[in-house]
Amino acid sequence: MIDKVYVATKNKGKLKEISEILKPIEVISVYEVVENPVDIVEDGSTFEENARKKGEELSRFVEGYVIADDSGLVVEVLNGKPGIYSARYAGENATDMENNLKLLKELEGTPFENRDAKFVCVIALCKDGKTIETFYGECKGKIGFELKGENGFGYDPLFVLDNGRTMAELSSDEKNRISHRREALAKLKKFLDNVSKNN
Ligand SMILES: O=P(O)(O)OP(=O)(O)OP(=O)(O)OC[C@H]1O[C@@H](n2cnc3c(O)ncnc32)[C@H](O)[C@@H]1O
Ligand SMILES: [Mg+2]
Repeated sequence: MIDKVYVATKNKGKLKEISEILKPIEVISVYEVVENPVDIVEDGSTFEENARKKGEELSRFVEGYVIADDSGLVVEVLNGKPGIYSARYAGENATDMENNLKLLKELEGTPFENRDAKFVCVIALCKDGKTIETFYGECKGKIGFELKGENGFGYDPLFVLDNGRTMAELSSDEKNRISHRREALAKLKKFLDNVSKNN
């Protein structure tokens, strides 16, 4: 039975969600246990490449399994933008608020029926500098016209679900039942269960 995994992320929102979803597995950020790991340049051209890169590089610093999450928002009418650039849509070191405002600006004049979007998450499971497997999840919605809700992180206040509520208006339990991250991590859990059974 695998009872502990490290996560290769600096994002506190992700870390919290991953910990909640993977319970009872203990989830520890690599950045909590390694003082100065390498600075990872996310220069891949897909979510998968970037997830692998983060996981592989950081898994050389700890013993055991490391998971990395590369995720983002894909907006149809913007040809998939911000996509892999979601964290830095409004520029290097942009805040969530700056990214949200940039998105609203890019969509100015676009009616609700053309504001289809999805959150995407790719989780890479890595060990000793290598990727063992990757897992995909997505969650569909639309981009609203104003920020609503205080929960979650990133683009959650603009991401409108079928029931009319934004992702940021959901409790963390509710988000963790339907999110892109949940879908990818559910696949990871299944995989880990099988690894345990076969050992
Ligand atoms: O690379 P790490 O250190 O994990 O942290 P990061 O925040 O840079 O993470 P990414 O490179 O994967 O960029 C993901 C961005 O996509 C957005 N995002 C991802 N998941 C989200 C979610 O569940 N809700 C809202 N926005 C999300 C958010 O803006 C993130 O900063
Ligand atoms: Mg990043």
